[in-house]
Amino acid sequence: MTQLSAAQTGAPGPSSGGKTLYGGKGTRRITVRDIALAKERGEKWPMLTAYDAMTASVFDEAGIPVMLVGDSAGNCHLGYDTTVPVTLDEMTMLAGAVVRGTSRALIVGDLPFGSYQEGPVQALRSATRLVKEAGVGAVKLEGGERSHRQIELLVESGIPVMAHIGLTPQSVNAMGYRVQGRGEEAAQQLLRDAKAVQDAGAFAVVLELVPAELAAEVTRTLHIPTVGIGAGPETDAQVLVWTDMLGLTGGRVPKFVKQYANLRDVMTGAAKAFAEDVVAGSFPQEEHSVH
Ligand SMILES: Nc1nc(=O)c2c([nH]1)NC[C@@H]1CN(c3ccc(C(=O)N[C@@H](CCC(=O)O)C(=O)O)cc3)CN21
Ligand SMILES: CC(C)C(=O)C(=O)O
Ligand SMILES: [Mg+2]
Repeated sequence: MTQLSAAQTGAPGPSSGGKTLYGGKGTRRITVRDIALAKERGEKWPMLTAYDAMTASVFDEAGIPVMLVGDSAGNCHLGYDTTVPVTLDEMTMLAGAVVRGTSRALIVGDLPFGSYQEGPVQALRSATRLVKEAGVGAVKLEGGERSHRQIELLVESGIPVMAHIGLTPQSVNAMGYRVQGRGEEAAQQLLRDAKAVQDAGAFAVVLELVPAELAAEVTRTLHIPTVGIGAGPETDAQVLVWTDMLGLTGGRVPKFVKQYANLRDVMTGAAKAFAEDVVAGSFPQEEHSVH
């Protein structure tokens, strides 16, 4: 028999000592402190989005240490065109499902558009709902310098915050979906945004659609981990939208996506096979019947 790799057996890798975020043997839920220690060790880690309990339980069993209940649920789960229409009620319901479907991953809940832009007090009220009603371990919000006061109050209040700079999709109507940080001035702004969220107390920061060299510089400069999406190979962590990564998203996916499966083809084939069996009268068979 061929040797199973550590990833296949679920055993920790040789250098993990049971302490690494991915492949560690811990059974308790991962905390933001574990995330900070991973940066000290120079360890890279994966993050995936999740919007429902069953999918989240699969990723939890696969050892994904951090899951984001992203407002990408807007286009990937709820049928909107963008993340802009997503409400805090919707995010609270989806985040609760993901928390209930998992036992080990740190669950981060996205604050949707309009739930924190009014100011720090609104941000605290919204984040408190995600923590109390859904049970998330941390929240994420978009914006660097412009959101630093929100981040400060949440952190002061005991809610860990993941920041999100570069392309911030909730501002699609103002900025479009374009690469951010190109050119000297934009690069300096991105560095200022990164430092602002670190100084405000964020435990990690998402860098979305920024040049790889700039993301590498931010990663070297900050003491908190960077989580890249379309930000090159040098960030401390990588995040992808799960429906993109598994080939379920219909239509065009962003250039930074790697598809590790084609669930759309698998599901289409299965749905057609079921339909053909029913039409032909070959399902159900005796073994599927009760008497
Ligand atoms: N399915 C899905 N995947 C995501 O990664 C994602 C969402 N939805 N929704 C929320 C945001 C929006 N994101 C997006 C949306 C579009 C592009 C896009 O069109 N990118 C172009 C490059 C644009 C340029 O070069 O300036 C691309 O071809 O990748 C990128 C990220 C990332 N997030
Ligand atoms: C793409 C990630 C970072 C996100 O914010 C989301 O999924 O909503
Ligand atoms: Mg988001």
